[in-house]
This record gives sequence, structure tokens and C-alpha cells, in this order.
Amino acid sequence: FIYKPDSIMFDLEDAVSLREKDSARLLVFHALQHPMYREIEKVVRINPLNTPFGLPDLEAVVRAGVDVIRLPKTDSPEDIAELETHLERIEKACGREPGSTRIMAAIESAIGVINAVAIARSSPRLIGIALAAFDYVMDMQTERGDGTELFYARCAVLHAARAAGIDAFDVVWSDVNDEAGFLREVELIRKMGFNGKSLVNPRQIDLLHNAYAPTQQEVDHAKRVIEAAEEGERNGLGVVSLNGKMVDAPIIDHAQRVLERAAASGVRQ
Ligand SMILES: CC(C)(COP(=O)(O)OP(=O)(O)OC[C@H]1O[C@@H](n2cnc3c(N)ncnc32)[C@H](O)[C@@H]1OP(=O)(O)O)[C@@H](O)C(=O)NCCC(=O)NCCSC(=O)C[C@@](O)(CC(=O)O)C(=O)O
Ligand SMILES: [Mg+2]
Repeated sequence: FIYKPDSIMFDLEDAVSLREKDSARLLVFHALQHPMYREIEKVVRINPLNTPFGLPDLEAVVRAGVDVIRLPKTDSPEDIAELETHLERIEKACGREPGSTRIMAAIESAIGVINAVAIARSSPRLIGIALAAFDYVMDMQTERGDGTELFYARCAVLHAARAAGIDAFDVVWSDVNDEAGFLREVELIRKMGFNGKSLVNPRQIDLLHNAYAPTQQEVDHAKRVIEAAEEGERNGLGVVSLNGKMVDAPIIDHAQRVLERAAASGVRQ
């Protein structure tokens, strides 16, 4: 995988026309079992369970070894409970370890945003919740713009994820040729605290990883914080100072996170 994505997502929902739902499902069923995808986290966006395609999608991809189900248009914790009931049954039927299929809930409506906390806390299978903008702005009777239209939804989804201890993923950026616009949006969501973003094109992978990578300056500072903290500990001090600034537990945690992110994504270019 030359692009080094964190995971790969196969879509059976809105990127697949109604006439091609069955053939797409079969393709994904085989792709999931291909050795090429053995090492990477495999996500499948199934169709909603209130359509004729949702359950056949689930039956096929769980048997084929999917890692994470992305449930589109999640409006309530009951949607997750329904998915879980089916997952338990299918895992048992095909001999998969119970609970091993994880869930990412995509929130795409006003009611989904309102219920974000209940959704995020509804299952131990949830690895994260994602905001999906295009359906959401339709529901809100507005349109995609500079992000003002997503202001409340982003805050709500992010807080729900944090309160539940799971990841939060931002919306897709669909104009793949507008690199500057993509980077502006990435900068905003990184500062807000999102763990990342759903992507639609391989050209976006490196840009996103690079924007999330800490700068050399941040890495150097994090190392000095850790050194100062270690020295403080040797001297029995709870709080130490580095260049006149207080270094205490949250600052040390932050420094450790910067170093972890550098180990995962390198240093920003
Ligand atoms: C955007 C574009 C048409 C641009 O085409 P272009 O042709 O200009 O792309 P190029 O860069 O020229 O391609 C260079 C090379 O990369 C290959 N390549 C391109 N894309 C690739 C890819 N995704 N995966 C692997 N490979 C890829 C390509 O095959 C070529 O390979 P090669 O020929 O070998 O050189 C194309 O990317 C694309 O279709 N993306 C997927 C769209 C998608 O997934 N939509 C559904 C999810 S959103 C949604 O539903 C809304 C939502 O529901 C969201 C939510 O729920 O979050 C809501 O409500 O908001
Ligand atoms: Mg959608």
C-alpha cells in the first residue's frame, strides 16, 4: 500500500447505484479475503438496516472478516442496538469471536447530532463516531460552505466521542483538486481535537498525515518537557519549571502524546 492509509473503507452505500448493490457486495466479499488487505484495518460502509440491502451487506462482510462496520445515517442508540443484535447472531453462526466486529457510527442528521452522546455510549464495539456532512446539511436546509454550517454538529459529535472515550472523525472533503481548502479544513478540525477525517481520494492521505504530524519544534519541546519532568521526579518535585513555564501532569501527558504522534506520523514537512 503505497499511500499508507490508517485503514481502508469499502463503500456499499451511496457510492454504489441501486442496480449495482448486489455485485458490489460480492466484490467487497472477495476483496476482504484477499491477502493484499490482510495487514490493514478494513472498514465497510454497509447500507442502512432499514433498506433491503443492509442486512445482506452485513451477513456478507462479517463472514468475509471485516474489522469495522460503518453504519451510515445513525439516528439513535436503537440503530446501534439493532446492528449489535445482528452482529451477535452472525458472529455466532460463522464462528467469529463474539464482539470482535467493531462499529463506527456515522451521524448524518439533526436527530443524530442531538442523540450523539447516547449513540457514542451505546456499545463497547464502537471505536468512533463520524460526522457526514452532505446528508446533514440537507437535513438542516443549508449547504456545504466554509464550515459555519457544521459548527454545532462538529462540537456536539466531538464532545460525545470524548465523553464516551472513543474517536471522532470529521467529514469528507469532496473537491479533491482544492488542496488549499482541504488543508484549511484539516487545520480547523485538528485544532478542535478530531482524531482524523474520512477521506475520498488517495491524494488526501499524505496531506492529512502531514498536517497531524507535530513540527520539529514541538517534538524538541516535548523531549525537553519529559527530561525536565524526569529530573523533577528524581529530585522529588511534583511541579517543575521549564524556561519559566510550569510543567505538571497534563503538560507531561501532552508531551508524551506529541512524541507518540511523531512516532506514528513522523515530523511535519
Ligand atoms: C472523488 C473522486 C471522484 C475523484 O476522482 P478522480 O478520478 O479525480 O481521482 P484521481 O485522483 O485522479 O485518481 C487517481 C488514482 O487514484 C484512484 N482513486 C481515486 N479515488 C480512490 C479511492 N477513493 N480509493 C482508491 N483509489 C482511488 C483512481 O482510481 C486513480 O487510480 P489509477 O487510475 O490507478 O491512477 C474519486 O476519488 C472517488 O470516487 N472517491 C470515492 C468517493 C466516495 O467514496 N464516495 C462515498 C463517500 S462520501 C459520501 O457518501 C457522502 C457522505 O455520506 C459522507 C460520509 O458518510 O462520510 C455524506 O453524507 O457526507
Ligand atoms: Mg451520507
